[in-house]
Amino acid sequence: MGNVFEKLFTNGKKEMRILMLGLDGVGKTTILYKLKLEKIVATVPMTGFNVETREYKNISLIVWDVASHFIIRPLWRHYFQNTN
Ligand SMILES: Nc1nc2c(ncn2[C@@H]2O[C@H](COP(=O)(O)OP(=O)(O)OP(=O)(O)O)[C@@H](O)[C@H]2O)c(=O)[nH]1
Ligand SMILES: [Mg+2]
Repeated sequence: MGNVFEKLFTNGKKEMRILMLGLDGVGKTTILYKLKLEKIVATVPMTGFNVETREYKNISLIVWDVASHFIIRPLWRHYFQNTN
């Protein structure tokens, strides 16, 4: 994650997308809404995805939070096509 933010602040891009994938209940949705709303919100295990945008100076940070139940994991590959 450190490298992502380093890139964000040094390469001059105006839009950056972050994809969060991880095992169930590790705190992805909590991080997403802490970033967006600057507070901790109650969450429920997900089956879909959430996308939120956070503006910071001239940067638009678009964060994807994807459900992680093992039945859904085969779909992850569709989210990270063309990512780096
Ligand atoms: N103690 C502790 N609990 C946390 C932390 N982050 C999240 N939680 C709690 O862990 C539970 C799951 O958090 P979520 O953010 O829903 O986890 P998730 O990774 O989005 O889960 P899925 O949507 O099922 O993939 C919630 O009850 C959170 O309040 C943390 O840093 N510390
Ligand atoms: Mg979640």
